[in-house]
Amino acid sequence: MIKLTEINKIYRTNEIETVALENVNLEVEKGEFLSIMGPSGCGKSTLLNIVGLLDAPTSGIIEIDGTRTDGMKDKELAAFRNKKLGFVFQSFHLINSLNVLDNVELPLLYRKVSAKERRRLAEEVLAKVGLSHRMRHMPTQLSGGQCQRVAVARAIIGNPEIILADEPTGNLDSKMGAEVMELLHQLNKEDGRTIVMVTHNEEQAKQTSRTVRFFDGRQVE
Ligand SMILES: Nc1ncnc2c1ncn2[C@@H]1O[C@H](COP(=O)(O)OP(=O)(O)OP(=O)(O)O)[C@@H](O)[C@H]1O
Repeated sequence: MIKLTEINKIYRTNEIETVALENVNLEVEKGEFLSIMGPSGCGKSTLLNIVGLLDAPTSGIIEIDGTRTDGMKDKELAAFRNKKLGFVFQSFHLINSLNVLDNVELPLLYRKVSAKERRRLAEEVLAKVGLSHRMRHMPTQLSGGQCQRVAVARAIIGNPEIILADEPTGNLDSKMGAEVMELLHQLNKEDGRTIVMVTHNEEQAKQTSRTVRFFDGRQVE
């Protein structure tokens, strides 16, 4: 489902060169729930951004669902990302001026989906994350756990096969974090979605199907 071959990422500023990823080879099978762990600064977010096609590697090959992404133009890349991938971030990334329904519908605005169908799908995914009763609320009127569930609904509305989650429970207390994790497991087990999640939480990592660990930009396990 995801194949990374000899990925390197070097950040260059005027004076400093940071090797964020060094010769990373990683394959994620369809239906896997992979967790990525490692100390701060070891390259976890960089890796997730590269898998998510939000950032390009300095060298190496990315294949998603059998398609190589190098050589794709920006527009093509954006369309491919929109179709294949759903994102969940630590800080939710909701738009505070839009209500819950409008936030969830956002990924479909870039596709040719009628307003009526967008609404129907948004209501469906909000029911799935248990937030049917909060559809007209603004993000500022929700708890952190509810915000993250809205973000999960937004991530799945386009029916992506892959969900990328960067410390999805990092800003939540343990109870809300557990709810979000349960939701991710449900999306993995019941819907068969492939999930790649960065986490600092050993307990959460233990519950995933596989953990890879990084240290200083290199995969160590
Ligand atoms: N835009 C950038 N420009 C320069 N260096 C960067 C940039 N982004 C990340 N880095 C560096 O690349 C390395 C890897 O960063 P990354 O954010 O991927 O780490 P991380 O493992 O996700 O850390 P954390 O757990 O703290 O979020 C770090 O040394 C960081 O300082």
